Amino acid sequence: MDAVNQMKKAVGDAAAQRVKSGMVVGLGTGSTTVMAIKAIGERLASGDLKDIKGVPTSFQAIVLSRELGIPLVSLDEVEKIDIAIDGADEVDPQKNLIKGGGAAHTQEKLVDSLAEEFIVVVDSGKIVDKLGSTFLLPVEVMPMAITPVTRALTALGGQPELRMGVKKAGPVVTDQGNLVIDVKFNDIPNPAELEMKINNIPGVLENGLFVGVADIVLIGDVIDGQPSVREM
Ligand SMILES: O=C[C@H](O)[C@H](O)[C@H](O)COP(=O)(O)O
Repeated sequence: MDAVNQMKKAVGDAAAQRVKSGMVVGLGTGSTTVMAIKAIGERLASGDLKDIKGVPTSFQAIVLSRELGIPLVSLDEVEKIDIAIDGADEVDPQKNLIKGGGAAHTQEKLVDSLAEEFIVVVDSGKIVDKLGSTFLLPVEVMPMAITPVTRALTALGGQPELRMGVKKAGPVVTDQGNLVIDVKFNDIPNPAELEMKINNIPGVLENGLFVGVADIVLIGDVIDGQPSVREM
């Protein structure tokens, strides 16, 4: 396993240890969260953890949870979510995030913000001084609104680009059947304000700024060849 995957596994394992029997658990999306979901599955299989229910944030989380035998429920079936575990593409010193590298941020924001405790799992490469410095901001958009939303994002000072598939010909389609515009902002002085302004554009479903949502950030590192986890 390479160093980045060792970091992801270390934080995934650490987050899974915070799940207790009987909890309703928000199950995030992405390669780091996959490590956490696998660790939860292992704890269930060994009998160390019992009676949990997962609320998935994507098709990826549904498929993996089914493979591992993690029982899933919808938001209609639970009173509350005790804990959510999810990755991020950038984390700033205030624990604000950019998410959506896997185009799953709309369901993720819903589930993560409902959780009583939201734990973010990242490798140390995701920590930034300012949001937007390494990652474009994903915005989920209804297909019929692509042109006016692109203009509105440009008017907000961004450089928007429709996300294209890597193996798929044509644009990336989200789990909800929408498209994603990735936006470069040279500066995001006020993430909370930008989050609201973008979500106020008609045709936008959700953007990847998560402001004031994260409670705990677990950061994976490899020091002297040994994986370690610190908490922010
Ligand atoms: O849409 C995807 C999610 O927001 C992911 O949690 C995020 O992109 C981080 O993914 P990874 O752990 O694979 O870097």
